[in-house]
Amino acid sequence: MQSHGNYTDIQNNFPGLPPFPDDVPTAPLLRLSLGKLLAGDATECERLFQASIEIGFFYLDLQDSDHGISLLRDADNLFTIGERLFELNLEEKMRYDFSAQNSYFGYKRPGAVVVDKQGNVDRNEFYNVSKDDIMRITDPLPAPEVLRRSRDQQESFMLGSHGIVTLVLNILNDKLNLPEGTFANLHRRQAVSGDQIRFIKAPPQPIDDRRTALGQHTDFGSVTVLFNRLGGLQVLPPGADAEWVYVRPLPGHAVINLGDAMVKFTNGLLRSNIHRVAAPPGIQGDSTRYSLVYFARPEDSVMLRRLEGSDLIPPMEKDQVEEEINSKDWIIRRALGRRVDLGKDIDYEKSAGTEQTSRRIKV
Ligand SMILES: O=C(O)CCC(=O)C(=O)O
Ligand SMILES: [Fe+2]
Repeated sequence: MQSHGNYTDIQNNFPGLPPFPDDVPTAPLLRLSLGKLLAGDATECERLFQASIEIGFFYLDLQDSDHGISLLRDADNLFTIGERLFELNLEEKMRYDFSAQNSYFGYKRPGAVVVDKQGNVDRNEFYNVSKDDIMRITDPLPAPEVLRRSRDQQESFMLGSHGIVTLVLNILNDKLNLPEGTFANLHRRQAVSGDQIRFIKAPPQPIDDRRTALGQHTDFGSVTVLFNRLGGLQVLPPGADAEWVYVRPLPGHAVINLGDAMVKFTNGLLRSNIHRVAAPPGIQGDSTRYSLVYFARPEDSVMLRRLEGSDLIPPMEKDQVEEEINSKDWIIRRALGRRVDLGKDIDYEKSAGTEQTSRRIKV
């Protein structure tokens, strides 16, 4: 099929980047409209709820509201800042690796994380910037000049993203018949949490040795707002014989997905999908992949357990015992448990999240 230059291509590809191929399997994610969700459109809210139960991933069209358009502009700015950030030499970037101090903020070099049980390591670098640092809730961490200079842009992106997160949480809160504000009160913007921006860079891989750049995982927190331009993100649909499929990046859209906390709060009703980043498909594989994420997580002291107050959240099984763990400890265990550079033995399973629930395979 000759599809170059047609209307769909203009809509579906990013100017200046090689197109996403038409011949790879993709996830049929719902495209929701931010404008409709903000207006409280009942059908759109129901679609959000269904997507959160079935897949835990959806596209959010940001082009039909002022909030969305300004977030797209902020994301564009941060893509440029991300490129500048990773141009710094490795020695300088390593000054901002705070993992030895038990912090998941700051820089992670390529190859610092085990991506599978066999001990293969990742092929991307990233930099996590704390929301509390940028919002002046906690003391600033040391940061390179390119980040110190752009705090206002980061703050604007964080405010816009946090607004999306709160909207998603409020819709789910309502659909679950939870007392008003239950989720929002566990994610107050001014409270100390693991909320962060993540800048990511993955260089092109050798053509004869393309591997997973970021290992399979479920996100640790509540709601993730993700901006992709090149393909590579893949999700594993539910079920025993499921196969990995790509998430096609769409201009003007964010990809929204739910994390472990939402699974724990709802005892598995909402889904946190397993995903990973492979080399970008087709001719995109020769380009450097940048991506940008906002992770929202429950406030540090929030216990990750089933919430009371909803008639829709399934009860615990008779002998099911919930682990006592708060949001902060959960994130540290998950974020640092697979680091090869912390001088500790890696127990791959111990730093797992809700992957098993996510598979939806009855044993
Ligand atoms: O870069 C991406 O598309 C996804 C990144 C991701 O899943 C993560 O950082 O948790
Ligand atoms: Fe992720």
